[in-house]
Amino acid sequence: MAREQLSDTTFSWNGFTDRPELAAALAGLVAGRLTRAIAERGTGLLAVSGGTTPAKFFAALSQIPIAWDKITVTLVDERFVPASSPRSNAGLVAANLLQNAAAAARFVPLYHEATSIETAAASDDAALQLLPWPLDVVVLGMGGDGHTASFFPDADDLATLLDPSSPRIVLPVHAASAGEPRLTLSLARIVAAGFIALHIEGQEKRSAFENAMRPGPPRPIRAVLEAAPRAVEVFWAP
Ligand SMILES: O=C(O)[C@H](O)[C@@H](O)[C@H](O)[C@H](O)COP(=O)(O)O
Repeated sequence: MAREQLSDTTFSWNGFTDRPELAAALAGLVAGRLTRAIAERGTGLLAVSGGTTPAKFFAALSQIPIAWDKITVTLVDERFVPASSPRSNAGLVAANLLQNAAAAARFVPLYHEATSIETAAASDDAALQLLPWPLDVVVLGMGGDGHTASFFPDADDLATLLDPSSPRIVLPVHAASAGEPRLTLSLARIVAAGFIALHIEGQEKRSAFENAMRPGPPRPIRAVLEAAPRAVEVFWAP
């Protein structure tokens, strides 16, 4: 696939003619990476994003017969809502990814009842220490404002969220544009993944991505690509 460089940020651009083709290709690559992880270390750790983009990819991945009983799935980020909420990323993953063959995977959510998002993030941080880090695969999405994970440009403490040396696993996010308070994996944990995919669809997202890569005010997605020790694989379809 085409490897492109805009400014000092390197990424690999994987363009597809349609969304089902992208879903099948990305699912095959992720399944292959997870299978390799199991062969190398007996387990695999996958973090996925929510939103409206990934459903077809999740459905395709759920049907691939790998050793899902050796895979742990968690979230890149989560809205501070219970799994029963239509806004829940855990609910999206349960309904679309943890089905078929992938139903055998272990799922570790980020949301649980807590008195505050800060308390929830702190207890997540302790609980997720036990996962088999680093991530083998992370699949990111991106908003039209250039946010990824819950690194929103208007987040209260964006510098902390984007700190590549943060010791945190999970951080709380307050951002007016985010809707609810959020829980997000730290940039440090995301960029340590063995395979980093960015899944975007539609011309608007492509333009937003290209604009974010150009010199100018840094957008969160660009901060992630610049912090990544390896080229991020961008998957796009019209
Ligand atoms: O909780 C979330 O919303 C996601 O994790 C977020 O980072 C998402 O990837 C982007 O907002 C794109 O969302 P869409 O796929 O809905 O455009």
